[in-house]
Amino acid sequence: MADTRSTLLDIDGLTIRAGTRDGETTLVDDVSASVGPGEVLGLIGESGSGKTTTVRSVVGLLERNLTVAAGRVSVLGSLVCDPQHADFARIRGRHVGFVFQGAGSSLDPLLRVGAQLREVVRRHRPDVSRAGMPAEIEQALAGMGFTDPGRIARSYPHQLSGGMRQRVSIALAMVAKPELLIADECTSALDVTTQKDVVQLLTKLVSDSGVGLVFVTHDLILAEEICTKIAVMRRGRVVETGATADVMRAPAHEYTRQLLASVPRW
Ligand SMILES: Nc1ncnc2c1ncn2[C@@H]1O[C@H](COP(=O)(O)OP(=O)(O)OP(=O)(O)O)[C@@H](O)[C@H]1O
Repeated sequence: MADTRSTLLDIDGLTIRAGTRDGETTLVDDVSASVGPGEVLGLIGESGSGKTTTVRSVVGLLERNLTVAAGRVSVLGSLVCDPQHADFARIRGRHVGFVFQGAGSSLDPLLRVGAQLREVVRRHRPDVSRAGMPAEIEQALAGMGFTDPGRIARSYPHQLSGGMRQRVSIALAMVAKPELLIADECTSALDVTTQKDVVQLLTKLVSDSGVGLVFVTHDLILAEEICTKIAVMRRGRVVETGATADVMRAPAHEYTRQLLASVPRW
């Protein structure tokens, strides 16, 4: 178990099972991982390895047929979540931001970007006055690399490109000033150049704000760029974990070696 005083997220022996027509199956098997302030944990693995199921349990978004069979997830030390009975409404949004794959395309199409940001600030930031709202929104958009935040705030989602929408969805998560951000394949739907831009912005965000980040990806190159440590998942289990540079340089597990070998430059 990690030191809770400096740990934003502590996943300890998490096991998640699914009830299916064919019986019970284990999707996440005894997974442990932790994230501290300014750390970026990469959850890496091929499709179906259990990455999404793991992070969705942190914010109480498991599907109905899934149950936490063992283990524990705690967020911010004192806010301990028993994933079965946690007060997720208290932590989701305010303390833990969540950006998922294609989040940019699930923005409210009928609301201008500024109105969507205002709604989040109203719900989660009692410290922001009415008068301070416009500056807060501009700051959130500028933080995601928009040089013309006023225009973006006045735009409807369909007036923006896919990459811009994805950056807006990260701004929506970050404007609540969460201590922890979970980004689940948040760049997968973007072209390679835009992916790099978003990863650079996330890297800056982490170093400027000290937020902890869980970066879920199957892309080792992106992971190497942004993650301070990585946990490699296969068939629901963490097969290898360590500082990114160490794992990349000297992978201990055969599966990690195979993943690295499948990347052209390796
Ligand atoms: N509600 C569910 N009921 C049954 N099986 C599920 C359910 N949700 C996910 N699974 C299965 O659990 C396994 C892990 O899925 P998960 O989405 O967590 O993997 P992943 O590593 O995030 O993959 P991807 O990158 O494709 O999203 C997969 O085999 C998936 O089919």
